[in-house]
Amino acid sequence: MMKRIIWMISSLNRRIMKLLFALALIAYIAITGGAGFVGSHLTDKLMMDGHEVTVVDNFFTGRKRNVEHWIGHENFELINHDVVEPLYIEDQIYHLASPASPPNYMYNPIKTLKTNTIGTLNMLLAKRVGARLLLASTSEVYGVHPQNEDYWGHVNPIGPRACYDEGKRVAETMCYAYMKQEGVEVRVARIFNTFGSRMHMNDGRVVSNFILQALQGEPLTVYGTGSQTRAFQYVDLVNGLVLLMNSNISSPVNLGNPEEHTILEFARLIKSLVVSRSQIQFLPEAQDDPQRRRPDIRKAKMMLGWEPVQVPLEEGLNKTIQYFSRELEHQANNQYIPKPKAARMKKGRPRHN
Ligand SMILES: O=C(O)[C@H]1O[C@H](OP(=O)(O)OP(=O)(O)OC[C@H]2O[C@@H](n3ccc(=O)[nH]c3=O)[C@H](O)[C@@H]2O)[C@H](O)[C@@H](O)[C@@H]1O
Repeated sequence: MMKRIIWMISSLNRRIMKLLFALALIAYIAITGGAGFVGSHLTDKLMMDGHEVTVVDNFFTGRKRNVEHWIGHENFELINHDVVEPLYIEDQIYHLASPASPPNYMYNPIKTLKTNTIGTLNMLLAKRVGARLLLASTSEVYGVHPQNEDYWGHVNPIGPRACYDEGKRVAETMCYAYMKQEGVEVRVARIFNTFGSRMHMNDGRVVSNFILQALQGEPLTVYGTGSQTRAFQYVDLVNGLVLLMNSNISSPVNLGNPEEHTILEFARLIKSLVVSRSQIQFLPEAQDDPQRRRPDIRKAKMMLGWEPVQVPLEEGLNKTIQYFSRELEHQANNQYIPKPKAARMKKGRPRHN
């Protein structure tokens, strides 16, 4: 009997200890842009890890559909808010809000600039609540090859991409100014080309364009000769964001997949995975299109123990192809079949949607 009582007490203790331990690890987290493509995957991860998550989104490129499965969960909150207006929130802020696809960010360059500048300033006011901020920056801050964190970049301040690349550059500057002057804890992730489910049908980036074109039997639109390169990572990138947020590394860290392909190779790969009879169509080169992009991820590997190995390229593409097939079915049932947005731009002319 006595043994049984001791066993019951110690098992109860273990449970209480577990509960207390779990409670101590729970963070109050805000994700700006949390209903977007990357943001919604990050929301899933943090919700699954048991945190309290507030998604902040103005639904310019984000969609409620991406996070609707969490609505009603006691740890989840969804706020329709534009970061250009202040908001005082939470222990940790993942600041992802910004259009990220070239046709989207060029559609309204002033809004892109405001989101990345005023929006970032507003989130840095987090100093008032002592929150730590992780900025989702971009490989576009580099402009040209090579891309290791020490390279300072070479971008065109008055070109069509400037609203995004300069916007992110100044966002990084703001983070470090607030860190030095006000003691705000900052983390900066320089994210390289990312793809996966929940990209918008009209996203306009190369992966969604090629997959939708291949699925619909339409020509795959290669801008320029297709010899420009990119290195694509699946959206399991979000594990890297969480590791970075919880590390003590305040300097910028590249997160990407170093496996580099030409865009033409990539078009052929998608065509073969979809088993599509689409042709490849060459269109004029986009203005200021970076010609080579491949991340140096030694820092992420060494300091975070992160590398994008969980979902290899072809497996990630197959998952994304399945996602877009379902999206096309969904749209067909809604009597509307969208076409990928014409994302190309003639040299010397602004790209509009
Ligand atoms: O992920 C990154 O590192 C950054 O770069 C991307 O910009 P970009 O690489 O130009 O993205 P895409 O629009 O997907 O273009 C990739 C390449 O494919 C080409 N492309 C794009 C679309 C298309 O239909 N055909 C085509 O050949 C583009 O000209 C470009 O050379 C994203 O816009 C940014 O969100 C991100 O910060």
